Amino acid sequence: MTDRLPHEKGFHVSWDQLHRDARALAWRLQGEAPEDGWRAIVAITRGGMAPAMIIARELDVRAVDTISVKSYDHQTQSEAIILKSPDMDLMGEGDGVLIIDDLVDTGRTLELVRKLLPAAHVATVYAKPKGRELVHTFITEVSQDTWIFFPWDMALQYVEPYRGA
Ligand SMILES: O=P(O)(O)OC[C@H]1O[C@H](OP(=O)(O)OP(=O)(O)O)[C@H](O)[C@@H]1O
Ligand code: HPA
Ligand SMILES: [Mg+2]
Repeated sequence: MTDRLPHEKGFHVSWDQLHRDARALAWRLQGEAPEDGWRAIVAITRGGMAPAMIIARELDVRAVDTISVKSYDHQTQSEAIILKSPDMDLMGEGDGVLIIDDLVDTGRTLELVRKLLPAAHVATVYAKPKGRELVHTFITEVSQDTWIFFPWDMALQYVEPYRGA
């Protein structure tokens, strides 16, 4: 987390907005698909699963697998490790495979995933400048000092009125 702070701004994404943005990403990915279409999707858990489901539906991809990556911070050094790999017999080097995540921030997660599937096409819904180069296709860029709040991390709450509380 250390290199992810501080965040001066917040970008709040509702379920509606996430659905719209993931569909916009699917539309773009359809235009970039190989002749026979994308043959499989690998969602990066957990945040990649919601957009991956929406994209799989739009592009009619039935082979959907997951990769689980955990990041560790040891003082200034940090490393990411793969906790669970996709079916590598099916994925091969990643030709015709889409890797989907909700966002790229520092790029640490995608660096590792791209090593495993070097020929895959990488797509995220949101991107920050540090990690943008690791993504082939994304929809919305936010600044590095913005924290993106996803709908699965939020709940509706009562707020006091401005006057008369
Ligand atoms: O570009 P990076 O700096 O690596 O950060 C981006 C990753 O961080 C978040 O996942 P997180 O590891 O917090 O796990 P989660 O998806 O299970 O919430 C996000 O969903 C991306 O996968
Ligand atoms: O901006 C973010 N929002 C939610 N999760 C994240 N993981 C890395 N960066 C972010
Ligand atoms: Mg994630």
